[in-house]
Amino acid sequence: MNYSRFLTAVSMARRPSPIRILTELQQRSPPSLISLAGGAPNPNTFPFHSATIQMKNGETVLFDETMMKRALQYSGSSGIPELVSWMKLLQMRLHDPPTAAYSPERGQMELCVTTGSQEGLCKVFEMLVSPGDNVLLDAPTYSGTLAAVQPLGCNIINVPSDQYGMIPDALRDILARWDPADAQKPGSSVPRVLYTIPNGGNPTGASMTAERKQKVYELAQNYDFLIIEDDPYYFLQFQKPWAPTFLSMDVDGRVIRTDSFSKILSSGLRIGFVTGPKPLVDRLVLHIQASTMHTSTFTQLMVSQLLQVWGQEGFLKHIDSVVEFYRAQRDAMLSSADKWLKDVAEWHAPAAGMFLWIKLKGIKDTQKLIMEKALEKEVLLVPGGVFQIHSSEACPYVRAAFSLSTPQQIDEAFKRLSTLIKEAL
Ligand SMILES: Cc1ncc(COP(=O)(O)O)c(CNc2cc3ccccc3n(O)c2=O)c1O
Repeated sequence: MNYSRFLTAVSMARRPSPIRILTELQQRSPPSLISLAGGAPNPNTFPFHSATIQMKNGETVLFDETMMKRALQYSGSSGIPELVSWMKLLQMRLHDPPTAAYSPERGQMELCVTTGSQEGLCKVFEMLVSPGDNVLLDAPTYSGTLAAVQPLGCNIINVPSDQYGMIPDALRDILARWDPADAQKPGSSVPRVLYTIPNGGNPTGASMTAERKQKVYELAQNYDFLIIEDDPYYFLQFQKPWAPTFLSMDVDGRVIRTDSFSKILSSGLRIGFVTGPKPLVDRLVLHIQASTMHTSTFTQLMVSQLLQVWGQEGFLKHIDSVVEFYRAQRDAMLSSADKWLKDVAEWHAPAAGMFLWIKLKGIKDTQKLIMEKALEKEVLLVPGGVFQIHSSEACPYVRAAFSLSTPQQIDEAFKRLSTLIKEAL
C-alpha cells in the first residue's frame, strides 16, 4: 500500500517531537542512565502517595508509592507498553489480523492508546481528510463522527444502509461514477476513505453481516480506499460467535479500527485504541505528541493492572456479564415498544449496542416533537435529525438508549411517548 497518498498535508508535515523521543529513550534505558534531559517534574513534589482501587469482585488494584510516582508522571505517546502489548495480544486473539505478520512498510498491525475512541476518530479523520475530499459513510451515523468530519470541509457521500448495515450494491453504484484506474492518480477525486460502525450502530442499532463486510472490502481493494471501522459496540454483540471484523479480513493493510473501553470498563476513564497499519498509526502518534502528549498514565495503569490480573479469559468473562445486562435492557425496551408503540411506530430489534432506532408513523420530523412536546411530557429521546449529514432535513426517527434507565422507567417513558405521538397525529 502507498500510504502517503492518503495523508493530508498537515499530517505529512508532522515530525517526531525531540522531547518525546528523549522521554521514550530514557524509559527504554537502564536505571544506571543519568538523564538531565527531560523537563519532567519531580514526582517527589506530588501530593499523592498511594491508592487502592476496590474492585466489585473483591480484588484490588494497588498503587503503591513507586507505582503512584509512575502513574503521576508523563509516559509514552503511543500508550504505556504493558497496555499496548496486552491489547495487541487481544486483537490477535479476536481478529487474527493478516497484517500482524507483515513488515512495517507493508502495513504491519500497530496499535496506540487514545483518550477514548473519540480522540482516535478525530485524529484519524484529521490525518486522512482534506477539504474537498469525497468521504464515504452510511448515515444516519454517530453525531460525534459528524462533528469530527464536517469541519474538515470534505464532501460526505451518504451510502444507503438498512438494519444489516451498509448496502454493498448501493456502494458499488456510487463508486461506478469513477474509474478505479484513476484512484492513484494525483488529484484524483476517487474517495480514499470509508467510515462505518459495523456493530450495534449508533443510532440505528444496525450490525453488518460478514458477507456485506467482505463485499465492501472487495470494493475498497478495487478503488483503493481505506476503511475506518469504528467499533465501540463490538463487545456488546448479543449473539456469538461475534461477527468477523474488517480487521480480520484486512489482507492489504487498509483497515483502521477504533476500539473503546467506554461501554465495557468505564466511559469516564477515556481509554480507546486505534489499530491499523504501522505507517498510519505512527503518524497518529505524532499528532498525539503535539496535542495531548499521551492518555492519562494513571488511568492507563489502573486499567492495565486490572487486565493483568484478569487476563484475556477474565476480561471476556466480564464482557459476558455486560452483554447479559444489555440484552435484558434491550428485551425490556422491545417489550415496552410492543406494548405502547406498535400502532404508532416501527423498529428493528438490535443485535448489538445500546440503541433502538424508532420510526414514528405519520410524523414527518421529530425535532419539534422531541425538543418541545416530549419535555412537557417529561420524556427525552434524541431526534433523528442530529445523526444526519444535513441535520436540518426532516427525519421521522428518534433514538432511544436502553443503557441507563430501568425497565420500569423505559416502560413509563414509552407510555408517555405513545401519548405524545397520538396527540401529535
Ligand atoms: C459510534 C461511536 N464511536 C465513538 C464513540 C466515542 O466513544 P469513546 O470511546 O467513549 O470516546 C461513540 C460514543 N457515543 C456516545 C457518547 C456519548 C457521551 C456522552 C453523552 C452521550 C453520548 N452518546 O449519546 C453517544 O452516542 C460512538 O457511539
